[in-house]
Amino acid sequence: CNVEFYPSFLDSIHFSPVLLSKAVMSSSSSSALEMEIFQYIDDHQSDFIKDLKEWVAVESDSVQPHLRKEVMRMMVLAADRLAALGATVNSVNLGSHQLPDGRVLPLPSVILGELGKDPQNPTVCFYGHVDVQPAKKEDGWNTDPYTLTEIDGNLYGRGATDNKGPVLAWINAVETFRALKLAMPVNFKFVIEGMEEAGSLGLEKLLEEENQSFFSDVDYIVISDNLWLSNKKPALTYGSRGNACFFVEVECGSKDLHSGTFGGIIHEPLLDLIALLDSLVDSTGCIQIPGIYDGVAALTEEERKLYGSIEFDLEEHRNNCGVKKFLYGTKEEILLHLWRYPSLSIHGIEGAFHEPGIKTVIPAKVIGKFSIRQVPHMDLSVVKQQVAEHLEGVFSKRKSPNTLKVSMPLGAKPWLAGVNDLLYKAARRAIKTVFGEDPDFIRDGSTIPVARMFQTITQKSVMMLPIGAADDGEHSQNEKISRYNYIEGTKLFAAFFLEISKLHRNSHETSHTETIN
Ligand SMILES: NCC(=O)N[C@@H](Cc1c[nH]cn1)C(=O)O
Ligand SMILES: [Zn+2]
Ligand SMILES: [Zn+2]
Repeated sequence: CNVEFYPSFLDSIHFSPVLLSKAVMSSSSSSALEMEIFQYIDDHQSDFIKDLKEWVAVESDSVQPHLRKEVMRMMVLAADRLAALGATVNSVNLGSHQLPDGRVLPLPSVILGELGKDPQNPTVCFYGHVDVQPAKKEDGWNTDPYTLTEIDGNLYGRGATDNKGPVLAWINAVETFRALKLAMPVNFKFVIEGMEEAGSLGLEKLLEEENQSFFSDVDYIVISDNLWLSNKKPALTYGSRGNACFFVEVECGSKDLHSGTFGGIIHEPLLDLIALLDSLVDSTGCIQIPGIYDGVAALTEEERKLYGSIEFDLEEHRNNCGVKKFLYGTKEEILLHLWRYPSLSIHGIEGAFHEPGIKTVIPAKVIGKFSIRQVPHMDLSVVKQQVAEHLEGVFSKRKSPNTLKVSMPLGAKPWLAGVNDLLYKAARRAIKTVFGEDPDFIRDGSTIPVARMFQTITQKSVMMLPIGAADDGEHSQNEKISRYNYIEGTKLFAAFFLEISKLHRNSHETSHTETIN
């Protein structure tokens, strides 16, 4: 599996760093208007942190069914916050969904918000989510995950960076224009959901239904739901991986068994499952499912060079990760394997005894859970077929009488954008204004399912504008956003509104003049 040396040709990325640096005249000094806005944001830090504390306190975990009511409560808080901003808020009911065990749960509403309708202004749609990954103090948190706690300039709490902090930073930025009684430079639209961490269920259908109405006058879409590549250097993101999630279930009968009474005479489901899971990836990280790399877009020499020029500190990344060694030794290899090659991770086994202590049981039914991050141009239905055939092949060699079931409960496609348009130009300028340096142009290894949905359904320009740092610990213990990133991120969004407004108006004036001439 030598994925590094694909012969030639082209990923569909329209990226020219030379062109970009020539085209974009960065404005590193702030205008009087920006100074006024930034001063307001600095002066209101405590209010903004208080709001984040209130949001983090809601255990809006979309993964665990018993917490669904907390997700619902969170959606109400978010809708109220947008209404207080002056936005028109429509909470769209998405109905319900069925869990693998047959239970039916209500889906949280998706908030569609609108603020401003000035025909001179561009319309920017912001997407964010207010659900979170599970978290318990006993998982190894130093503080209560649902009590936002500031230590040494870092704000710790579940959702602080993924994604409540960035959603509030965008709202704070809009609020700043309102509080200072400034004309809004853009019209705002908001899409806020509560099921992102569970695969954005129901969202695609809603986007399709709203494409000719809510999205018809949207010019640009911004997502802020990922991290910089470094702890200090800002970034702009033009691609993310998709994800194909799998369940592999092995069952021997209807009840768990005593391992002394029955051990040694039956085919144990967990042994079958471990053999199946062990067949998926080798010790070098190479996925063993036949054909899985066939769909992966070939790496070009041009793209390889691009990776060489990105600033990336391997040691810093290793420290953030907290491991002794990576699978690969160079910056280029690490970035390639994070961004543009698939990876397979095993997440857990349902049904296996996992509490402290010993329970001498043979579980009757176990479900292995793994996922394969998707890259262009992998096809989800082909991947599903390849995985099923591979697992069935391995299982049949074991001659086990147990039953095997393979399913793919979730599939999200990868996203890749062109970066030579106004959205990226405006963000780059805003970053230069607030942080005093040009951003890294990066891709992201994680998945924001809506990115590709937005691109395919609305055909609008989509950008990810992260404000969290690489060491924020998304999905991990002690997730945080620094006070600095939260507050400077708020300024970044405000500066971005001004830049996109300017660039959009200029481009429309130019095209209008061209038409007249
Ligand atoms: N911040 C984005 C994020 O964490 N997304 C999740 C979404 C997902 C993917 N597969 C299932 N859920 C991620 O794990 O990338
Ligand atoms: Zn997220
Ligand atoms: Zn997440």
